[in-house]
Amino acid sequence: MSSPKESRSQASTAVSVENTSEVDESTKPDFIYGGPFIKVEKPNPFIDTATPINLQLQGTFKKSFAYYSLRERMPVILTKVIDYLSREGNKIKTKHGATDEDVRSLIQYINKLKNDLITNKKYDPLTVDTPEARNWNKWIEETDSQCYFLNTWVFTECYVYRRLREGCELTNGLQNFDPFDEQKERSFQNSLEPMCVVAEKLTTMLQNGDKDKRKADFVTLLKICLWANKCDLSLSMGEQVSLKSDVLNNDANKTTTPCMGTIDPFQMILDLKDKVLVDESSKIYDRVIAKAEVMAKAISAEPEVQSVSSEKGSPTASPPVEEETKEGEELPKIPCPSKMTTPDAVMFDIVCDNAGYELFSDLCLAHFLIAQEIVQKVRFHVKKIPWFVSDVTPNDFKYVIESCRTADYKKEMALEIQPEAPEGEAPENARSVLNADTLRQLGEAWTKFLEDGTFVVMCDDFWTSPHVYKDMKKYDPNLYRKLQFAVAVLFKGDLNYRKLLGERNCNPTLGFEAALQGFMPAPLIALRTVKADLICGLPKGKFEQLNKFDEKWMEKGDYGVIQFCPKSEALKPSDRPCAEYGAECRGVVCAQH
Ligand SMILES: O=P(O)(O)OC[C@@]1(O)O[C@H](CO)[C@@H](O)[C@@H]1O
Repeated sequence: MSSPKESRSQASTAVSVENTSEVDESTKPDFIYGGPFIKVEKPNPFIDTATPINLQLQGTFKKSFAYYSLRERMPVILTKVIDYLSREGNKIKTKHGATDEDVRSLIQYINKLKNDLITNKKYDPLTVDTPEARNWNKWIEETDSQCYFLNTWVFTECYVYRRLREGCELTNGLQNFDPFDEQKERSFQNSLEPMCVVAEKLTTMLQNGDKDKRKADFVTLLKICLWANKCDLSLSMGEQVSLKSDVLNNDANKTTTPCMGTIDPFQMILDLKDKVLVDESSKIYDRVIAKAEVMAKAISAEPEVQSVSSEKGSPTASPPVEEETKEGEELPKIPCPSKMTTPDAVMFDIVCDNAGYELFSDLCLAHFLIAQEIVQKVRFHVKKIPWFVSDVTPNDFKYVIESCRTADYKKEMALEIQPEAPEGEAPENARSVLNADTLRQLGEAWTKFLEDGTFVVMCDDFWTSPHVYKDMKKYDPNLYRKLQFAVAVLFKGDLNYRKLLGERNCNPTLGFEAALQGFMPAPLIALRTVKADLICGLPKGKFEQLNKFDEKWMEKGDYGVIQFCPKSEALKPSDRPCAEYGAECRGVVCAQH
């Protein structure tokens, strides 16, 4: 991962916003009146501070990561897409059946987008005509500030990725083009080694063991998932991120390491122990187990209803039987999702972040929860469109599982000889081979889980909207309700964390529950390596201490948090029409039809 300092020098393409908006826009004459220019003094919107406490992150605060990101990082990300289109134009055209004109017009579109961003223009409305795009235009209209640097950082970033998508949508041949596919695939291939290491250990965790081991394994997997969040191509502006950290394999006190010279995510957990600033993993395990048991009991106490699958992502949802009912004939007993208060399965939800190694780690945790019979189903929430460079899309999901299923990797490793071992006496297995056999088996198992509905992939539009999570109920009450059926919802990564906290720079000691501002569809878990300048739940004094040590500590992903809010809103029958079937819903549980 490139450090912000390095990144700053890489960002040669970024034009200074100060040269454009800050100086020109705020001081240039607005109109000519009777001959000479009349200088209109506008207040300069830019302030030379970090984000003040309790305000939302935005590009107006010149000492904030938001300002730096919009000014330096985002233009580089867009430039790299243009480079990709220019460099691999022929390959891309062949893959998508696109024309030269498609590629040319997309490049032109991205160039304008980049230019508008760095000159702090007003957002253009989307021009594609879909309900989702119309919603975006409404949200743009409703925002207080419609300029790139003057709105919240999260709104502008989401808007840029949505516009990038529109650039593709407006072409004939590049509608399914993912500007980041190459980077994501390379990142997966570069992570085969740690995946093989984790795969081998995971198989030992899937077997039945005693309760303490099960808890320890759960906690370990949470931490594997946490540090996997370092592998984010947005922060690194598309540069490949290595899991190898300086602390790895450098410890003089170590005796035998199982994978010397290998990237070992389990060793990484030990090495980075002190970098986990809040660790509620033990509490998370206890509450997840307790809640899952209560839920399983409630499900088995429910009267038998016609079993339906959950294709559409609602708790039991599948379309009602479409047969004509003759007069007097009893309607089929199909539960109406809007009236149900118990799901048909004990479910755990993961709101995914990055593809590649991070998604692999999420799949490992999910597999563990299933194999240990803690839950019966895991729902993965992914992004419908390419997002923040490396976020998981449905295609990435398939790619990762298929690539695990067919992975090919082999590495011979020498085990380190313990210093205290008598000379010449190497341990028996001084060499061992790491290969992808177990990884392939996992890929097979996950393919089956997808086929039989144990794993469900969902991609609601809300995840690619600019809204923060306290507003989910208002903008997408159906998604909110779907989440309410989960035993717990795990939010991965930094962007999710920002949205959980409402993109607000709250006091770092504010508790996680208060920071959520009422967003409590289910017990919530946040796993995040710190890559943006906001945080909550820190012990008193810790924030100041870390700042003294390194004032850029929040921008590098070197620290992590594992936070938990056990509280959740009780699930009541909805007073809205059935979201899944509307007027078609004829289930006996549904009071409306
Ligand atoms: O969500 P992720 O992948 O953990 O991180 C996303 C991220 O890289 O992108 C944003 C900047 O674009 C930052 O908030 C954050 O650092």
